[in-house]
Amino acid sequence: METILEAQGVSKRFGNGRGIGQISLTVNAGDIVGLFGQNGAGKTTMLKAVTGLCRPDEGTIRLFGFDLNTHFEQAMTRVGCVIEAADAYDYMTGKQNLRQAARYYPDVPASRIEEVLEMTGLAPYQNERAKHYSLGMKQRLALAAALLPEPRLVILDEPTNGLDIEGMVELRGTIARLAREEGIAFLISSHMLSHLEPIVTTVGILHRGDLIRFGRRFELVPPDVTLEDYYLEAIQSGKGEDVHERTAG
Ligand SMILES: Nc1ncnc2c1ncn2[C@@H]1O[C@H](COP(=O)(O)OP(=O)(O)OP(=O)(O)O)[C@@H](O)[C@H]1O
Repeated sequence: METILEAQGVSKRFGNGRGIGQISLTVNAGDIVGLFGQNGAGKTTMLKAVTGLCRPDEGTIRLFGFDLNTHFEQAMTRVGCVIEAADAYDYMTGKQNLRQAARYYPDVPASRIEEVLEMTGLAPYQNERAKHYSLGMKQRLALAAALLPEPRLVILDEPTNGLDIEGMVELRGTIARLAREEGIAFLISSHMLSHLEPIVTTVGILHRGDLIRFGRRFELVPPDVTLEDYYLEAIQSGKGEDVHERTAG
């Protein structure tokens, strides 16, 4: 299995003492990693660290074997991300938004814009202005933009926020298909377990800045236990020994 992302002992403490501590995790091709935790657990901080949007105080992050700190461009070439806002220019059509987004990358051919519109199911709506898009369509447009550079890893921060049931089901379906058919790895944060439960292959639980559980779902979660019960048990037993066992292993 190709290793795409490796984080080792990543810590970031803000002036107020909050942040994340000693986080280690690995993402392989085709994984759909759900990073779960309550508000303020440190999910966004971790995602920002792995995309270079915030610089950790300690630890190393390798993407495709390249150290993010010393080889940023090589590390990020095959990474697409949507962090904090699924923003679109309202007055532009979906397709125009993607043309605009494509300008941030060195060489995205026009045919790739057509491809990502198809991949995200937006092709029929490509000539409508984004102001007429539902929130679910805007989320898909953001995902489409993240797919432009043909990423092998896509990082999404709370992509299901504000989606209705149909929007969520569609987005999940798109993510699962891209992981299965294209081998794209996904690292996705959510404070709502149920939103991603049907598709995650790997589970990470962040609690007060510590990654208290991380591993392949079928190894961590017994088949008769829901992710929600697993999460609650993990939170109740606190960080305890697991962090040390996991980072040592
Ligand atoms: N720039 C900053 N300065 C100070 N504290 C910060 C900063 N960014 C985040 N924090 C704090 O670090 C902790 C982790 O925040 P983070 O945004 O990573 O959490 P989260 O799990 O993404 O939460 P949410 O689900 O609310 O987005 C929080 O306590 C937050 O208040």
